Order: sequence, then structure tokens, then C-alpha cells
Amino acid sequence: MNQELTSQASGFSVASGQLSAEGTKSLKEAGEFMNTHKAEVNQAVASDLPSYNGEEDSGATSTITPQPATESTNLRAKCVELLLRALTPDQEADVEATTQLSTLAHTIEKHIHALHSQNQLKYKSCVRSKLANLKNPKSPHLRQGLLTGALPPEVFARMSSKEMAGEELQQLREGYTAAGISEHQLPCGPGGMRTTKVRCRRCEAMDCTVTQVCRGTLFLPSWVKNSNTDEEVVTFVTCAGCGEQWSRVYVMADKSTLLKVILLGDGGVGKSSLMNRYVSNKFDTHLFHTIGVEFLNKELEVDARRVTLQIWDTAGQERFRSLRTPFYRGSDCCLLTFSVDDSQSFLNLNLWRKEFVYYADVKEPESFPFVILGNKIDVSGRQVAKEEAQRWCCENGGHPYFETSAKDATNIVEAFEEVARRVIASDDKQEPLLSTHTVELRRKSRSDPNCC
Ligand SMILES: Nc1nc2c(ncn2[C@@H]2O[C@H](COP(=O)(O)OP(=O)(O)OP(=O)(O)O)[C@@H](O)[C@H]2O)c(=O)[nH]1
Repeated sequence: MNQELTSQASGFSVASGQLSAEGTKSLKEAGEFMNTHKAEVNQAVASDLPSYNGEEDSGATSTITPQPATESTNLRAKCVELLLRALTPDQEADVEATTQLSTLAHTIEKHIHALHSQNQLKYKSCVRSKLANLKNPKSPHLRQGLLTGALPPEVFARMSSKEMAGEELQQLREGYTAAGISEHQLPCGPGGMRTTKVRCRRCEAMDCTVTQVCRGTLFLPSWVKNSNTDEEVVTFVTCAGCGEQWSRVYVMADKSTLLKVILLGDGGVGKSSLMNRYVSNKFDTHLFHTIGVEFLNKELEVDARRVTLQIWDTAGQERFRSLRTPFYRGSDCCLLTFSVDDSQSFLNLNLWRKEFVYYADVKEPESFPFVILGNKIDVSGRQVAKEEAQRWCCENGGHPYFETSAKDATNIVEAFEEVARRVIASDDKQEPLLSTHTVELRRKSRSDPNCC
């Protein structure tokens, strides 16, 4: 029934959601901020660096601009300095922190330089874009990611502006993209709409007529053979040049839903191992403690719904508390984890639950989907009985309980699929969107005796 589709490491969180009036306002504000800031950075770089002409690189050309060695060294030093300033918080940082930030700024610059060493305009443009995004109050995740290690400097150096945008801007962009697609696909007259946006699959001319019909309301052309009743809307295309005809099917509600799930529990109970086992089917006996947070994406199909689980693995050690808690917000499900051979990690479940509810700002904790995992059931010397854990789950909101082993892969898939089910059940995320999922229909041969 459940089929795993793909798994992939990914960038930062993109929650699903609808566009709002506030959202549109935010985009405007963000745009204004970026404009203001771009000018500021241009000014800073241009005034400090004589060799820098301040021109924006359009990316259309790739002019190689050889510079004298010292000039180039000065420019790079200046860029490191600007990056350091963008990374440094308002309050005074101690010496150790400043050294770390300085190393980080150097590393980022080194990666940017490696990418654009042959093109100074692109190099400057890339640094400018990084500075603007680091300083943008709507993208605090970049700085946090870099400081916690969740976002490696080399990845940051390669990120486009689109990828660097915060959750809110990404949502807006997705919304606009989706609206753009459906707008140009949907409207059409009875005789079909002439379009230059579709390329003929035979003669490759860009002059076709598009007609869209809903199954069941109109007769389908005789040359359409496929008659899958699940297909809600069919778009017929006829090439004005060669007469080739084909059709596309748009399936309703075929959008993969993004669900953010977060793994919490004491250090060493096996959170990272559970995530790695589920996403990559790997187990490592020598894992380092997590610092801050990390996440991986995994697509799966559960009860005929395609969902993407964005699994956030957090640092269980107390000293990393301030690094992990900012990432609790927006979680759709919380996996409270303990180790069955460590009774203290079980007793601490209450504290983890409280910490999550507080920092994630959960309004109704009673109905929030928690799933409890008792990990390391492969080890001998168990300290927490299964019944004891089940009792805790019953008394604390009737949460589902899974006994797992990341080492031998016991119950891992089952637990994460239950997570997806719980979230879907608790929050009906179904949106009847027109997706761009396309199915090719075959054309009947003219000699076919059944053809009308
Ligand atoms: N025997 C056994 N060992 C496990 C299992 N899961 C994890 N471990 C081991 O337990 C140790 C800690 O695992 P991690 O996955 O790093 O634990 P964590 O909860 O992510 O720890 P923090 O990052 O400090 O919060 C590692 O040595 C793992 O190999 C399991 O199911 N069985």
C-alpha cells in the first residue's frame, strides 16, 4: 500500500500554505528592503574598493576581468570583512566567537571565489547577494544555519537568491508560480485557444490550438483511446501546422504536501540514527553528537497521498538547547524519543514535551500529533518495559507508541508512516489544486476497425 518514492537531502523549510494579504504586503516589504540594502552594499563596497566598479552582473555575459594581484587581494579581504560584519550579531561577540565568525567568513568567501575566480563581476555580484540575504531580517535562517553548522558554507556559497529566500518569500513565490501556470492553461473558447506556448511534438512548431474539456461533460474526440475515469480535466492540443493531435491530463489534488516533523529526546537515544536509517537506510555506530539541527527530506506515499516528510533532527544535549529551540515552530508532528536501555531518557519525555509545546507555541497541546519512539530495542539490559511506555502514552494524550531499532531497522518505516497519517488526519491539508502532472494519450490508428 505504501510506496517509498525518493529521498533527498534538502535546503531550508518551505511550509505549505495559502497566500494572504499580509503575505503580499510582506513581499513588498521584503522587496523594498532588498532594494534599499542592495544600494547600501553597493555603496559600501564601491566606496571602500577603488577596483570595484559597482556594476550589477546580469549573468548574461561572462566577461573575464583580469585584475592585478594586490587589487584582487584587497577586494577579497574587503569581501571577507563585509561577510564578517553581516554574520556578526548586534551585541558584542566574545573573542572566541569572533574568531569562529572570522573563520566562517573566510570559508564562505573562499567558496564564492572558487566558484567565480574567472569572473570578478560575478564574484562581486555573488558576494553582494549573500550580504543582502544575510542582513535581511526576513531570512534569519541563513545566519542561524551557518552558525549552527546546519548550512555548510560551500552550500551557502552556491545558493541562488531563490534558494536563500525565507520561508515566507518561498511560499509567495510558489503561490505565484502555481497561479501563473493555471492561468495560462485554463481559459479557452469552444473552438480552442491559439497559443504559442506549446511546441508541437511532431513538427516542433509553436503554433497550436488548445481545448480543455472536463470528462463527463463533453464527448471526447474519437482519437483519444485512454479513458481513465480518474482524469478530471483533459487538454487537447492540435498543431496548426502539421495537424498532429495529442492530449494532456491534469489530475486534481496530486500535489505533494510538505510535512515538518521534529525528532526530540535526550542526547544519544538515537535520533540521528533513526533519521538516517529511514531516509538513507544506513546505520553508523560512531555518530557524533548533533550540534543545533539538521534535516533531511523523504517522499512517501501513504493512503494514496503523496507527502514529503521534512525530518528535523535536533541536538539532545542540554548545552545545545538555545541552538535547537528556534527550529520547533511550524512543526506538524513531534517524535518524542527515548532509549529503552536508559530509564532517565524515558523520564525526560515530559520535559521534552513541555519544551516543544512552549517553543513551538502549540495552542492546543492535547490535540497536537505526538508520536513516541522507544529506540534501541536490540540491546540487552532493557530498563523501560513496553507496558510502562504504553501507559505513559495513554496517560499523556493517547499517543501512538513504536518500539524501534535504528540498528536493525525495526519499525522505522512503520513509525514514520504513522507520523504522516497522524498529520494528515489532524490537519486536512488537501487542496484541490490543478497540478501539472501530465499523461500522454495514444492516438488510434486510422485503420482500426473500432474507430468511429
Ligand atoms: N544498539 C543500538 N545502538 C543505536 C541505535 N540507535 C542509535 N544507536 C547508537 O547510539 C549512539 C547515539 O546515536 P545518535 O543517533 O547519535 O543519537 P542522538 O539522539 O542523535 O544524539 P544527539 O545528537 O547527541 O542528540 C550511536 O553510537 C548510535 O550508533 C539502536 O537502535 N541500537
